[in-house]
Amino acid sequence: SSSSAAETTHHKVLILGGGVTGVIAARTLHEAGIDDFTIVEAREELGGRMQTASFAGKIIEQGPNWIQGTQTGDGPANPIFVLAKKHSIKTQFNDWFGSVSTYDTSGHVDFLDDFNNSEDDFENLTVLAGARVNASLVDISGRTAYSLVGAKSQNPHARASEYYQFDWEYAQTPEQSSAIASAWGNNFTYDTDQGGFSDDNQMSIDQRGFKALIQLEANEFLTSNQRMLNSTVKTISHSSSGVTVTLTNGKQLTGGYALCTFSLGVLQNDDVVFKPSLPSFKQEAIQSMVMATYTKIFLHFPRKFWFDTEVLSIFGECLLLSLTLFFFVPMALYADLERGRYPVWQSLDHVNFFPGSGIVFVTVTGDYSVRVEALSDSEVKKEVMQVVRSMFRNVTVPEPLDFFFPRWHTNPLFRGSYSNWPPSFASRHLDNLRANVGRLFFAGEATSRKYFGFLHGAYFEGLDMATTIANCIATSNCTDLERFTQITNASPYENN
Ligand SMILES: Cc1cc2nc3c(=O)[nH]c(=O)nc-3n(C[C@H](O)[C@H](O)[C@H](O)COP(=O)(O)OP(=O)(O)OC[C@H]3O[C@@H](n4cnc5c(N)ncnc54)[C@H](O)[C@@H]3O)c2cc1C
Repeated sequence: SSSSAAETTHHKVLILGGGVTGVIAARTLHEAGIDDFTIVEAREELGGRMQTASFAGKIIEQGPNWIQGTQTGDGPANPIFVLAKKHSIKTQFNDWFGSVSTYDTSGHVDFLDDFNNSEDDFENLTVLAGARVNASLVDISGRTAYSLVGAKSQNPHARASEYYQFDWEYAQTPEQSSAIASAWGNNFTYDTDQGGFSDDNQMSIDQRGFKALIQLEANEFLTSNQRMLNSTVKTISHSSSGVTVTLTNGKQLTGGYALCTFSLGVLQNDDVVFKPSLPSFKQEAIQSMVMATYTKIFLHFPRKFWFDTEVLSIFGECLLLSLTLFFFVPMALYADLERGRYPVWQSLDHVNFFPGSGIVFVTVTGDYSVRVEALSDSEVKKEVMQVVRSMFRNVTVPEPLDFFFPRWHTNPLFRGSYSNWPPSFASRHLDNLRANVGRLFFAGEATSRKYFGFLHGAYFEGLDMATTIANCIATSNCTDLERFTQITNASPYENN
């Protein structure tokens, strides 16, 4: 690389964004013998959406928290699981489906029958979706698929249970989501018969933060002049011979190639300006996928009064049973009359996580996340506390000592949490989302056909796209990745 008076620095490859995709792309180039690259990252640290906060004396996760799917026997391993083991990230098994306490507006109510039915309903949805793919039938929404398998979720208990199965993962409703891609999202990660890793989830409770796994990995190979932190990209000029990037501080960088790993939300919202503007096939792909939002709302109470403690008092005499429940019930599901209103609760004040911490968090998603982000903290806190008091109506619920939630949707470096695949997003749109435009390449969780939305999707895309770029450099010959200039299936009126 060289520096001129005009402050232009040249590299073989510019990696735009220092999240999991960017770091793994950098490692891949390094392993291919290409070290003339730099990561350009707006934030003060690497990790991207892997972000912590200090809350109630603990390091908590604002973004990703779970390794979703680990490994079964010596079958395929989730690469995030592999990194977590390599860097001794402290994780705990988190049982999402075997141990849930259920509540509604009248307090603790057992609706585990609905909960268990909703697991079967989702399973049936994935089977229907798989059969449709095999028969080359058009995609349908998750809602249509649910209806076709006879799952109508006609009351708050059933709707909350469905939410836990569906929205809590995809961060959007069944109406807003592709049935086929939702089935893929589940199967390729969790179902070993479909090449998935395993059906369990490991939750990071590492007090260095979950992000330590990617930051420690970066420290193994990345030199200080291969990372530019606190550097926000404003424009990306691209051509068939190279890429020029301008930062908000006026500095210019040129690259023989560039890999843009900014989130789908960033690409959708013109936070970065492309010159010339991206071709229409690319713009259609970017605007056809959805950047969904997943919001964890944290509360810190002076003492614990919830879930397992409540169960303890019910079973006060039966010590063995109560100890078992104490150990295994970190999750709660609340069924409001309004679907998606403060539904999924998790206690971190649990023997497996942060015992004695007084921390609990509730998750909202999709349109509800957008709604709460527009409210003030105190307005949201008031609503949440109203729900807590209706869940625990026999308990004197204290005011929380602390309250916090991140605003991913309005954050200009992310504009949401992770991507979701709507029913109108065709498989060829995904090819177009991945396609390069001249010397400018794209990668991120959203470009992963199998693992969109996941950390391991980001990992595999960083690996794959950097391998493609390394091959371009090695052979001095780069063929365009597959793209479809038009994606068709509409029939003119007069043909019907
Ligand atoms: C709330 C939440 C919960 C999640 N839960 C899980 C989970 O439990 N398990 C799981 O597997 N996945 C989860 N995910 C998804 C996971 O976090 C993502 O799939 C993954 O982190 C995406 O990595 P990436 O490198 O593709 O993108 P990013 O991490 O977004 O990296 C892109 C980088 O680009 C930078 N950037 C953006 N704009 C600019 C600019 N103009 N100039 C310079 N830099 C810029 C950003 O700061 C960022 O560092 C969750 C995400 C969120 C937000």
